[in-house]
Amino acid sequence: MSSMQVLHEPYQSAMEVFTPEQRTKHHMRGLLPATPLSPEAFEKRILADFDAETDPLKKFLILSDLADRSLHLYYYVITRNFGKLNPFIYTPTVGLYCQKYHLCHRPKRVLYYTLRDEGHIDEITSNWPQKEVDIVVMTDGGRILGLGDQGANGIGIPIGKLALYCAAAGSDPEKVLPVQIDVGTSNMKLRDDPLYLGLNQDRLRGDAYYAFVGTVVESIHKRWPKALIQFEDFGMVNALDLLDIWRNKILSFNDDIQGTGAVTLAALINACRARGKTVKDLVNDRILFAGAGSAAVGIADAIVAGMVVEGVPKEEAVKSFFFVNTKGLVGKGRTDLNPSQIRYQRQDFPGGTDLIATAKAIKPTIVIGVSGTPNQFTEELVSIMKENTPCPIIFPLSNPTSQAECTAEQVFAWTGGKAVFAAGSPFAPVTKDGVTLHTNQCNNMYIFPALGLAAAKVHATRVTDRMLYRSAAALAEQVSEEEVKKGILFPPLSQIRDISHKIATAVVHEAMDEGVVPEPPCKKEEVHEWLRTQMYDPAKKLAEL
Ligand SMILES: O=C([O-])CC(=O)C(=O)O
Ligand SMILES: [Mg+2]
Repeated sequence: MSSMQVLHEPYQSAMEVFTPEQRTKHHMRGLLPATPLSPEAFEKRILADFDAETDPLKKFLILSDLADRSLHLYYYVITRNFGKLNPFIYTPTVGLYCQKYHLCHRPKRVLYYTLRDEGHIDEITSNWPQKEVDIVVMTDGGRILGLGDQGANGIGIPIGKLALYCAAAGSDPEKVLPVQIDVGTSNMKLRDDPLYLGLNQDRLRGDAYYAFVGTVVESIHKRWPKALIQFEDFGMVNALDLLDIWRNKILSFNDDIQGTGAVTLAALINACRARGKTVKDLVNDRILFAGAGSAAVGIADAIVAGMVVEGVPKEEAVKSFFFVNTKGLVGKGRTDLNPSQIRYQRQDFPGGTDLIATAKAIKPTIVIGVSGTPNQFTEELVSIMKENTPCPIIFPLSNPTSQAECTAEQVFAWTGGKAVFAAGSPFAPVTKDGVTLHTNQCNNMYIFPALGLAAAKVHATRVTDRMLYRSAAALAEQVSEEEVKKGILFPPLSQIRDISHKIATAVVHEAMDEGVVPEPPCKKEEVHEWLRTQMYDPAKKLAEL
């Protein structure tokens, strides 16, 4: 590679941060101004640009343009400022980015497999320049956050998720692959836009859809048999079906079902601790879901698994759950349900009642929003909850912030500050009568980067239910007794690297115990230290360029 190519290659370039020695090594005399910047000085400059901008999408683009110029400087800045920058590489801003992706498109390091490429799938796979791939995040754009079908614009999500893999857990950015499967879109606003860049046709469905996705998955698996595939933001039925098809064939998981399930279980483990109870006591709760899609099923499955581990019989555990979707309560007489929803269908309540009527009938103590519908959690709903519990647990989990079922301000106003609150996107803490009330971000970013890193690094053959359960438990136990009493459910994002490291260790231990690691890289007691040696460190990498 010529010196000019090194300077312009995002994997190789440290731009003005190249030291005099690196400039000599890469024959760069004359290609850069005289004075090198330290990484810290560069970081200050970027943050000043970032702070001066008020438009969130432009803030997002300042960071993403940096990633396109120098990946290691990008991760240097992101890892050192994770709490502050995370909302601008991920939810909520990544939602805006997806909606506008076609209007601010720059060529990215991503792969698009489109229906037009049938017969050329392996060729596309072989076009990826990197020899090794550890992690693939794949979407078909069918259900992007709570924003519905975003077609080919959905690629913003795999890009954002993989940025978190590298920043939050230390996956190697040279070994991650974002994939968009473009099978058309039912989003007419995009299709009517002459600047839309994806396939302008209706979304493919049915057997042909599964066959096409299958060809892509197999092609990727053939080239990188040890890579982990994370399915992300597929429509509900496709997500559930694809998970069923692939989870026992290749190393894969669905983040919206299993990642969201695990992180919400962690939140509930700690909400139970705050009450002086454990997850098995959830048999005495009524957990009402707004939404009955893949996230609802995934969360309920994860909580049931957690209760079963603690000795609650499964038939008892499922009785705590109630799902309401656009057609009302998933109850007796509903004939429009898929097999996953049928597992939670109530035979003791008539199907079809709306959220409020259901709440009046069942007296919920916990509500979880996964409907993508803002304002669904109302004061009326919360006042019904207050009749049944002194401290309602209220989790509006839909993303981005604009789709959350209610806000933190509302919850604390309606409950006089007596609620445990967690949302999928970040909410600022609320101050009431001089007391700071904690808002928690219950987002799968606490789980998937560590889970995926762990599974991929030890070449696990599967992501098992117990690995998911351990990831939730390992996350929950990183919050102290005093913190949970204050309504804090998660450790601070500023410590995400350490948090992920501990979760990854627990996941590897579990995977080794379950025998899904054919060739363990070290002894069990050495896993934590071994993982440290495997985690990408941007400062170290910059020095080595
Ligand atoms: O991306 C996020 O913030 C969480 C998530 O998976 C989703 O909402 O689909
Ligand atoms: Mg998702």
